Amino acid sequence: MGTLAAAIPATTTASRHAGGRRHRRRGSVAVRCSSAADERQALFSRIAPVYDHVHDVLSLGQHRTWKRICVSWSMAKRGDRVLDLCCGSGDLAFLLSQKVGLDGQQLQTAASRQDQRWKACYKNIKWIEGDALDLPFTDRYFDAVTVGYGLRNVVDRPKAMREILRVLKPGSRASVLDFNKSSSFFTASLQSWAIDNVVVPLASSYGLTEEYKYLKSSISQYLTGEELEKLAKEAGFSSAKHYELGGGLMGNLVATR
Ligand SMILES: C/C(=C\Cc1cc(O)c2ccccc2c1O)CCC[C@H](C)CCC[C@H](C)CCCC(C)C
Ligand SMILES: C[S@@+](CC[C@H](N)C(=O)[O-])C[C@H]1O[C@@H](n2cnc3c(N)ncnc32)[C@H](O)[C@@H]1O
Repeated sequence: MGTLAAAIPATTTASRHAGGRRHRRRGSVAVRCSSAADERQALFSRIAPVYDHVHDVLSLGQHRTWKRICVSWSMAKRGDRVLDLCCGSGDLAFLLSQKVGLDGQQLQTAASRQDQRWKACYKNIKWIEGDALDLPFTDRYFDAVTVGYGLRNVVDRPKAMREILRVLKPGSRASVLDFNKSSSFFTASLQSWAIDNVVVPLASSYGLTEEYKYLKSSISQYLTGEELEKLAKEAGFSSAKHYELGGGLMGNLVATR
């Protein structure tokens, strides 16, 4: 089990409040997880309190750019029904929420809050407990799905891709952002050096040495861009293309059903 968030241009009717990270409001359903990947979930729970801050420092804020690109390439648009899989603290879910927006006059309210962290459109987010390997949604339900740094962390990637395909409407896109397992010796060496000499030492100052050492091993066990394209096609997507970001340190797969 883990973190899902669906942004649907309708008021949230969530049934259970466990509180999203930044918007603890009545009606937002949080997320709890208990599953075969409990240890991995526990790892992310330990990181959660410093997650956004560590990323801003380590990536010099670039992770926000990469996430905006991921959401943009999902082609989510106003009025769509979209899903952010493995949503964690909800960075991509909030971006998607702004893309799909609210109907009519509410839009003005959202616009007037443009400079505030909270936006009226966030009312369209449903925070859902769920498993990316067994999504609680009917077939052909979403106009777009994003996955930010999640596919690498699920225990069955082919099954996750098949589930994403199942819940997508025909012609719609999945946009999957993650670290890039580069085929370039130089890029792979730079990424490995940065993790060993920047990421892990800084994470250690937060008591997260082992958690961020897992990060390095998870990247080494991840798929290259070409393998991700193959994974998507084998799952049934009609097309799939992987694009490198951040000088090849990150990558984004765009797959169309
Ligand atoms: C948002 C990012 C990573 C999320 C993340 C994903 C995981 O699977 C983890 C697993 C275990 C522990 C932690 C994570 C985790 O944090 C990407 C941005 C944050 C990165 C940690 C920063 C990486 C920095 C680059 C290697 C170098 C950037 C150079 C330049 C400033 C762009
Ligand atoms: C590195 S975090 C990414 C969070 C967020 N998407 C982001 O871009 O920052 C990975 C997230 O995947 C979630 N996760 C891992 N396996 C999952 C699964 N099988 N189902 C749902 N969520 C899962 C974890 O709980 C964690 O919140």
